[in-house]
Amino acid sequence: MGIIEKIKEIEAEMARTQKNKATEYHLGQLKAKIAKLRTQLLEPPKGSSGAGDGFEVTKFGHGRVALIGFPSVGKSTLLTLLTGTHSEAASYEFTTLTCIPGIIHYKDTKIQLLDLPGIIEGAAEGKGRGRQVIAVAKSSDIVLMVLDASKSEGHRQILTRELEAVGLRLNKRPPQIYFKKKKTGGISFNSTVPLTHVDEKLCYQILHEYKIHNAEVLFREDATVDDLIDVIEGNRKYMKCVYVYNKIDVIGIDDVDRLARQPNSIVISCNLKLNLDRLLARMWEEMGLVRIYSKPQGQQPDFTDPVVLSSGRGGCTVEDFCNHIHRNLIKDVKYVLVWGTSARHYPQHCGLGHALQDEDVVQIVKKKEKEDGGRGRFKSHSNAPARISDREKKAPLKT
Ligand SMILES: Nc1nc2c(ncn2[C@@H]2O[C@H](COP(=O)(O)OP(=O)(O)OP(=O)(O)O)[C@@H](O)[C@H]2O)c(=O)[nH]1
Repeated sequence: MGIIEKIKEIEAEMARTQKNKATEYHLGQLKAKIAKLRTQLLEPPKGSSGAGDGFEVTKFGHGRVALIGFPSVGKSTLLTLLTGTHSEAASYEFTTLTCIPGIIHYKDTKIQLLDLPGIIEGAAEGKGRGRQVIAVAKSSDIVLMVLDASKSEGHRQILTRELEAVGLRLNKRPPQIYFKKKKTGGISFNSTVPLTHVDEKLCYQILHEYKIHNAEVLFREDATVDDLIDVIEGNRKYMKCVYVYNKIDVIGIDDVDRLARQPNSIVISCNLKLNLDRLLARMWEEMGLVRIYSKPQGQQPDFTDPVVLSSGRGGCTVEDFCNHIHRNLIKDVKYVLVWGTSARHYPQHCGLGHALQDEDVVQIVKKKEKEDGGRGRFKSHSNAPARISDREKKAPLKT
């Protein structure tokens, strides 16, 4: 029996099983079985080199955005409008056969936009080019799920389900469960909050299903069985997703209003070029990019060429900025001077842990160097003394 048949069989068994206290352990085990089979399904076939034709798209620019959607929702048209790259648009399905990259130039940054082939129901089962589409989507910073505003709302649920089945978690944060496999000692199960979905027995059964007999599990939130499976699998990708409802030119104003009010959603019309600037702004915001302008001592910063960092979950610090310039630079940094919204006063002397914000200006002051002859002068990364002149302090820097 193939993997897909096995999954179908377990799904049928789950559908047959009544959900109550007595069956929850059995259902939990079945969920774990499905998760394991789905992971197997996503592994590339033996002997294949990986992604496949048209999918080995080199990363370029400061971030990557994937366009995902059913065929003929207007992804190619959107890509062409935003990037100027021509991706063949036609009113029949499956025109996009390979992955077509385009570059968006926005706020001094370059963002790679990928038009992925129309994802279809069943992609998670290995149908069509689902596996490749999903691999590229996982390598992106955010997903734009393009939907046809005039079609059924069910499309959004189908796509979300498909993406969940392959380990993509949209607009969710990782479950607050600490999990560590051990060599000995059995299973230690603890929680810092009362649990309503999972108990010790269920946790043991799921771990048993994965043949894990020694581990530490600590629930820091009232998580579900699915969350526990996600943590054990460890290969889930948590991504931001913006739902882009295209073709609002063909629906009524009430529907436009309803769609626009849904969380993480934006309404556009490629034909009328409506709301595309909002879409760009939203995309930028969700990517969490931070532009830092480096300022050589005694000179104005170059406001056309920022260092672009991703703020991610931990924010972006002076240390990240230095590592971006050169991996050995960090050893030589004495302190940095920061102008901008993250600074309390201008300039602020900051250490490596200082969290930078978008459009900050940074000047690196290096430690005393040996060839300095002990004269006590510090060098900035431009090799000039790091003393800040009055002229600089008054310099018209952006705040
Ligand atoms: N009414 C209307 N039609 C649109 C809009 N945007 C795109 N279309 C039409 O929708 C059809 C499909 O557009 P494509 O850009 O090829 O769609 P796609 O999602 O890339 O399709 P695949 O390549 O098959 O995945 C074309 O006929 C477009 O002219 C819009 O804003 N309003």
